[in-house]
Amino acid sequence: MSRADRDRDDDAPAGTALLRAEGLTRTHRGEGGPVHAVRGVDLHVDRGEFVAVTGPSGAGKSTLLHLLGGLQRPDSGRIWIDGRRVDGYSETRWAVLRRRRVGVVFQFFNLVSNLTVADNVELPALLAGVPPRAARETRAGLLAELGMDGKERAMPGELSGGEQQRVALARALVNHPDLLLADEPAGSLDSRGTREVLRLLTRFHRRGQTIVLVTHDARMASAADRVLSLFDGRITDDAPLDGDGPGGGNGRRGRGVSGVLGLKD
Ligand SMILES: Nc1ncnc2c1ncn2[C@@H]1O[C@H](COP(=O)(O)OP(=O)(O)OP(=O)(O)O)[C@@H](O)[C@H]1O
Repeated sequence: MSRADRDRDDDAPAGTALLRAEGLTRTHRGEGGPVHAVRGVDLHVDRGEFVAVTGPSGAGKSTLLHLLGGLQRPDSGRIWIDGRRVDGYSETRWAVLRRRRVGVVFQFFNLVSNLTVADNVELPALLAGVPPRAARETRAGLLAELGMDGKERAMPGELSGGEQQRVALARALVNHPDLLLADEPAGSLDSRGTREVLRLLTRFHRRGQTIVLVTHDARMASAADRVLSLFDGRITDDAPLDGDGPGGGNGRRGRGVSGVLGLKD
């Protein structure tokens, strides 16, 4: 039996979720003592779904996203991606998974400052063993789509924040990941940059990209199909949206984002 088959046999719950987690906990060792950032979170994200995770500062949103992307380890709990149990993966196996199947974007872009825009985007493809010509073609297509085709030779430091985030998005998508994890991707951008990131996420979602987005921003959350509210490390609400947001949601019946987030219309 191959290693992949063994992983699959590991009592994956029934259902079609692309991402599933059960009983996730994570306690940080803070200077003032332990911080229970994530306390027993269960979640599932179906293939093609766009799920926003929202909640006040310190609720545990980033920690949860880091657990789901293998950037931090849970103290307990289990994670499956496409039916495969991944929470016990080594650093190396998580790195391979992130390169091939799970794209990640952060608030502060994390581009390699001494590589050009083109090289930043191509790098994960080359590391994944994609032939150079195919990597170039995918990079060129993505950057053109993101309105960055004139900037391929630029260095990240020569770009605006919004442009850097578009490059980071292209890098995260270059290997056609099953799942895109985004942690406050517009958190350091102005309102125009925020609208642009939202427009791009919505566009990729409409084409079938599965997305988990951590955001404070009600407008960004309103593009999702479903909003998970996190408070003090626990999910306190899991609400489908009614499709009235700028992204249109998925047309399912549910509350408007204002109701979910407790905002006035
Ligand atoms: N590496 C760490 N060491 C110690 N404590 C941490 C660490 N990372 C996060 N925390 C604490 O864990 C709690 C949850 O943090 P987390 O960043 O996950 O929340 P968040 O909801 O994403 O917050 P924000 O919206 O402000 O980014 C907070 O109390 C935070 O101070």
